[in-house]
Amino acid sequence: MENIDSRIRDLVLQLHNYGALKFGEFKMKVGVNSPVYFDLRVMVSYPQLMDNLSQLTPNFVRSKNVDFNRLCGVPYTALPIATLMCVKSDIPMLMRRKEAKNYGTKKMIEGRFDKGDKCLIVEDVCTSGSSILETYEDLVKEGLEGNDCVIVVDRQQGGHNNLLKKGIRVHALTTLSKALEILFEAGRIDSNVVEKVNEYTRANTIELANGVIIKSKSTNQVPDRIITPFSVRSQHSKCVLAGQLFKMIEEKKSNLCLAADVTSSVELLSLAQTLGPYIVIFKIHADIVKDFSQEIAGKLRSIAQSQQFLIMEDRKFADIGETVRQQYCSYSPWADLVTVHPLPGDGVLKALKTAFTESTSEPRAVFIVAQLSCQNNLITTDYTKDSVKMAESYSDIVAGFVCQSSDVIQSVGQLQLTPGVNISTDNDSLGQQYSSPDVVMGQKGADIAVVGRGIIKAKNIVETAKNYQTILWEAYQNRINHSR
Ligand SMILES: O=c1ccn([C@@H]2O[C@H](COP(=O)(O)O)[C@@H](O)[C@H]2O)c(=O)[nH]1
Repeated sequence: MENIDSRIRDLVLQLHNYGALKFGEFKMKVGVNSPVYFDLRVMVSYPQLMDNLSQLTPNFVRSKNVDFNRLCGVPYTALPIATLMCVKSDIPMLMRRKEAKNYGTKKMIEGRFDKGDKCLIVEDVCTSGSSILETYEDLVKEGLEGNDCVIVVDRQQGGHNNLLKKGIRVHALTTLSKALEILFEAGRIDSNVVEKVNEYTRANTIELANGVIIKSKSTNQVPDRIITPFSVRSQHSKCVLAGQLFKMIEEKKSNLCLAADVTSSVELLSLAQTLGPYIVIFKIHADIVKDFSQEIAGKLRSIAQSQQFLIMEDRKFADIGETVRQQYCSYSPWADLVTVHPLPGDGVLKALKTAFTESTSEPRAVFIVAQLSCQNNLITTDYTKDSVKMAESYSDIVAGFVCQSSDVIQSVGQLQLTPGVNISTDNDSLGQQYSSPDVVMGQKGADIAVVGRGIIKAKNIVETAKNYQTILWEAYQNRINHSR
């Protein structure tokens, strides 16, 4: 897969080199002016590119375990791609006519096939999915199955969902957001272009109803944060530690925060040492560790440094400013991150900002508890909204929010930390409510998921932590690629 990934990366760079993928202001058939334009028709003039594509595509489709014995390109741009795939991979091709002949067989699908043959549809760019759907319908009329299609670029404007509703699985070599990420990392485009394109696709999602194009309104509500890659988001962080966290998540491919809720320092240090490679935040409640001391905090910091994670003291400060300032300075200065309830008002943020400067020269930050995961908690929608508003003047120390839904945080530069995560979604007997990693990353919009007992009570904590890391990362990747 790594080889396929790096070949897809090369393909995106080639498409950009040859002007098949352009950024600027373009008049579109559907929707308003677009800041991005795909013209994959130019590919036919670049033999090397065609050669790459026709080798890469069958390998990519095989890696997705797609079962097919015929190929059919959507006319016209995908025809030469399908033709080369047919020759290179020795899979028979079929040809779909744009209009039926008014003499002879009147067939829409040319070539040899039997009823029930499985035909892979090949397309260059998918926007609404309507051309793929037309091809699918013609294949089905002839008794073929056409439930899989491979596309070079998914513009993520609703085509994927429109096709899925008709039972067609879409396998995209790259999505627009993945292409943006590759080009951004290669220094070809800047973060403004990434944001402009994301904004455009978000606002111009297309829904098909009985083959007719209608605009979707609901997708306008998806915040930018949800679909913007971490590499771009880190550039928008006003808080140093938030920026570091974004980079760490990408480097470690981990969205996992371990809630190390144990009662002895031996267990605490052992968890940090053993699970350090799979996490980005090690979250503790120092007050439940019976023998916790500043010396243990020092040991924890050196493990954190060598294993590259941040330490969070989940203290949930909630007093008047002066008390919080003293609490932090005398007990928590070793923690990179602390949690705070916004209940006392902005004095608590002012106090922590002062305490950070008084106690250390290293970067420190807070996560504000804007929502809770437990049943019957008293937090209201207005409380959550007001917490976010209150934090605006403290964006240099607010790394993000502890919350449960994707609409709380608007700023791309801040992170959503979501607790209440467990593969087994049975709630505990004291009010904790769990959701699965997929739901937390996909629907709830978490950037980092907090897992405690799901890991620390497992028989094999290393395998379990690795498993959570993989599932969360995949769910995050899916969100980035398909949430529009
Ligand atoms: O709303 C909240 C805020 C914080 N937490 C903390 O997260 C962990 C969850 O542990 P599990 O064992 O995975 O239930 C724990 O430290 C809580 O204090 C939360 O659960 N909900």
